[in-house]
Amino acid sequence: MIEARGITVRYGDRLVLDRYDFFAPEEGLTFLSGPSGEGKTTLLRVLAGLLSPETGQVSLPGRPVILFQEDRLFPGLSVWRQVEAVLPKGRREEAGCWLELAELTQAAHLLPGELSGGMARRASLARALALEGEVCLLDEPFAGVDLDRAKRVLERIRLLGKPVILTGHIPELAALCDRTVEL
Ligand SMILES: Nc1ncnc2c1ncn2[C@@H]1O[C@H](COP(=O)(O)OP(=O)(O)OP(=O)(O)O)[C@@H](O)[C@H]1O
Repeated sequence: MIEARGITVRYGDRLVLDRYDFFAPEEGLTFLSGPSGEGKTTLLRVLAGLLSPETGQVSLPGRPVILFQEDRLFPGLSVWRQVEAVLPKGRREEAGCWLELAELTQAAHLLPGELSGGMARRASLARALALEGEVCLLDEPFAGVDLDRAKRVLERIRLLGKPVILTGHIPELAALCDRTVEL
């Protein structure tokens, strides 16, 4: 079980999570939805261990990886090298599989400045997945990605067989997930 119990997070005077409980099974796709500013990113950061809550505890079945809401691509590296850079030596060819998953094979040689918003998002996603965490925390993985492509990529992510928690605002993508948690 993926659990966050009694989580309180405050930024200055703004109480974002107030003894909030979150549970998700160790399998499948969990869609975390809710209005903008409700605390989805905050909750993912708490789950990833990047933000210490004022109260509460987190328990995960394994090592998390997080796809940040902003792309954070390495400047000056091609799409291929973005992914290759996070793979262990001797397994660098696997970059091709992650690019294929994200439908970026044709864009492998492009630099960050040459990518559309949706391509940059998918490059960031490919790199995060290549880190092979045991729990995938994906903050708006399909922002700027056309819906048909997003659906195909999401189905491939499902086949990885890992628990995935993703945020977003697109009902058609929520419908493809195993469950939705409304924040
Ligand atoms: N570092 C910060 N300092 C101050 N306030 C913050 C900080 N990070 C987030 N907030 C505030 O906390 C609230 C929740 O933000 P968060 O990014 O978690 O929401 P969200 O649900 O992910 O929103 P969105 O759907 O727009 O990405 C917002 O009101 C935001 O302004």
